[in-house]
Amino acid sequence: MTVCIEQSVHESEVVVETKNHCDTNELVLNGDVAVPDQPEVNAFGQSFRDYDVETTRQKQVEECYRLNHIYQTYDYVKKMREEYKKLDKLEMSIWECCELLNEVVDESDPDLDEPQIEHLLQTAEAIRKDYPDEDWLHLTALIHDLGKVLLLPRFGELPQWAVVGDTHPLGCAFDDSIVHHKYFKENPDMNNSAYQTKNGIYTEGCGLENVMISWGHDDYMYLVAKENGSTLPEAGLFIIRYHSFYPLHRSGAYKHLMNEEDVKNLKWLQIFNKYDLYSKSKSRVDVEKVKPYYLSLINKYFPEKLRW
Ligand SMILES: O[C@H]1[C@H](O)[C@@H](O)[C@H](O)[C@@H](O)[C@H]1O
Ligand SMILES: [Fe+2]
Ligand SMILES: [Fe+2]
Repeated sequence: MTVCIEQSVHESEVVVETKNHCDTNELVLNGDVAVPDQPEVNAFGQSFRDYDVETTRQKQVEECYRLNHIYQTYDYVKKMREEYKKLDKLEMSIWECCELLNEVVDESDPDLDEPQIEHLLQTAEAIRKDYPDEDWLHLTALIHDLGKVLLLPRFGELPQWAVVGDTHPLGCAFDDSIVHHKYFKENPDMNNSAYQTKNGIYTEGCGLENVMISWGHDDYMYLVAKENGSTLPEAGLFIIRYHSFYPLHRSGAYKHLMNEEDVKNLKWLQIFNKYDLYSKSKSRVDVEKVKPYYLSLINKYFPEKLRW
């Protein structure tokens, strides 16, 4: 499936068109794109993604990043990918998994302390309002954070630092734009000279799929979707896999590792990110009311039961 986005992202009005050519699904961004209302403050009255402001949550968030930066190494990510690629934990549907997220709260997030299912629905409903015809984008939004089930006992009960928070590459230098960068000092990869340069073990333009990105809910959910044969367009899978990669999609770091396909997909990710971030609020979505719509999308793009 080829996803083709022509036209750069401008933050004003929308026109997005989906064209179907035979069995390929070309997603064409025409003209300017929509952006959601962007509140200036989060549910705690602070600006979004402020990792230094003193709040009751700040200490917990910083501790999560401290551990993440110390323990996520190249070898750790490699091991986790191999382990979770087996998908031998359990079988369930996408919706069953959404319901499980009721039990999950993300300790890395300075902007939200609601159960995760609220966040999924808020993101999906916000993007649906502005992009009514892109049903794949609604579903992508609904499932983008499902990988956080890794925190639950049935999925291995991984610690927060191995599941949530922003992501970054391993095997090359840690960019300064990474949140709480100072904690990399204690990461064992700092002792490997091959990892200390801009390209590290990679070559320019090698494509993100060849890069080890820190392990967490993004890569896990991508793996689940891919291995279970989801028919979501590549742009949807890309959004799921890299939505926490803020150093790239917000700060522009590591762009030299992208290939042409990544460049196209990044445009959709940047649209998606605005909804992921700014739809976080205390207002609730009526789950029962929207459920039939999302069930129909799940049915369209996923098998009934998936291996996790
Ligand atoms: O704290 C948040 C949260 O864990 C999100 O799910 C993740 O995608 C973001 O990158 C991160 O900053
Ligand atoms: Fe996420
Ligand atoms: Fe999210």
